[in-house]
Amino acid sequence: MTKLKDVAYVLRSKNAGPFYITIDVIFNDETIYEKVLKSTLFSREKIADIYQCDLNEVDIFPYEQAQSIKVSFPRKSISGDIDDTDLFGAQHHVPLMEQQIGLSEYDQESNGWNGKGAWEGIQTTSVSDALQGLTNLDSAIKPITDDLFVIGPAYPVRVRAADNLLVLKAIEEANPGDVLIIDGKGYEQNAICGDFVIGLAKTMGLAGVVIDGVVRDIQGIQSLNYPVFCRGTTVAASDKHGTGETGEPISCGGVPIHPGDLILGDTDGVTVIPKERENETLDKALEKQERDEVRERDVIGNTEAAHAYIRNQLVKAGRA
Ligand SMILES: O=C([O-])CC(=O)C(=O)O
Ligand SMILES: [Mg+2]
Repeated sequence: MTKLKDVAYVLRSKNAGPFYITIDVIFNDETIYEKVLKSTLFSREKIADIYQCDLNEVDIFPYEQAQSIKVSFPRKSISGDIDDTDLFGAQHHVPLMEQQIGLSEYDQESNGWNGKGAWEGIQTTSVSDALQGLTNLDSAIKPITDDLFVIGPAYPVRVRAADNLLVLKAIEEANPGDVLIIDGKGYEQNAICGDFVIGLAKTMGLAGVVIDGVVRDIQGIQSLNYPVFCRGTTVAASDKHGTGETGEPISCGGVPIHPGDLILGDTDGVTVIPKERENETLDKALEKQERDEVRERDVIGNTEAAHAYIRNQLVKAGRA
C-alpha cells in the first residue's frame, strides 16, 4: 500500500522554537501533491492523533506554488527537556512518512483508468460484445453473491495449487480499489480463501477478489456482502508454504491479465479490459447497451414488432 514516503520528494522536520515542530513535505508532481493534500492524512485530527497533541494547536499550510505542505504542532516534550529524545526536532517526520495514504483515486488515475464512476451500469455482457468475447474468464468462475458488481485495476497473484500464503502478501501489497485476481490453477480441492482471508481483503479496501479456484466458509463470505468470484466451494484449507508470485502478469480462467488491466465482474461472470483498450471498450459497450435498450423498448411486448425484428434478422442472413 502507498505510504507518504513513497510519493513525497522531500520530507523533513525541525524545531520551530523549543515548543513546536514544523514538518515540510514537498512533492515534485502536481497531481500527487493535490491528491495527497485531499487525503485524510492531512487533517488536523489525524496529525493530532499521530503526534498525540491537541488538535486545536495543529496547523496545516498548503503552499501550492512550491507543491509543499507545512505542518506544525506542539512537541510532546520540550526541546532539551529530560525526556526529549530529539533535541533539534529532526526526527519527528518519521511517524508521518510511514503513514499509509488512501490514494486509491490517485493510483487509479495514475494507472490511467477512468475510475469506477465511468463504468457504472456497464455490464460484462456488453464488454464481452465490445471485445468479441476474447477476454471473458472461464464461465465456471461465478459470483458467490449475486448482484454484487466489481470494477478495478487488477492486482495479480499466482499460487501453486493448494498453497495460499502469497494471497496474503498480495492483499498487503495491493492498493485500495484494486481487484485481487488469483491464478489458483483452477484447482478445486483446497480453498484459496475462506471468510477470514476475504475479510482481510475487504479490510484493506480492495474492491473485490476473483479466483481461478475455490473458497470455503461460504456463508461467512456471503455475510461480508463483498464481491468474490470463483469456481465454487470446498471444505479443505490450503497450505501456507509461499510458492508463487505477486504483481506479475498471470493467466486466470484462460485469460492473460497484466497488473492494472481492468477487471469487471457481475452476476454473469468476469471479464477483463486490457488497460490500453479501456476508452475504446467503454465507448463500444455504452453504444451497445444503448442499442439494446432501444431494441427492447421497441420490440418486447409488441407482437408485430417482434415478427418484424425476427423477419429482418432472417432476411439479413439470407434465411428468410
Ligand atoms: O485461512 C485460510 O487459509 C482459509 C480460511 O479458512 C479462511 O480464510 O477463513
Ligand atoms: Mg476459515
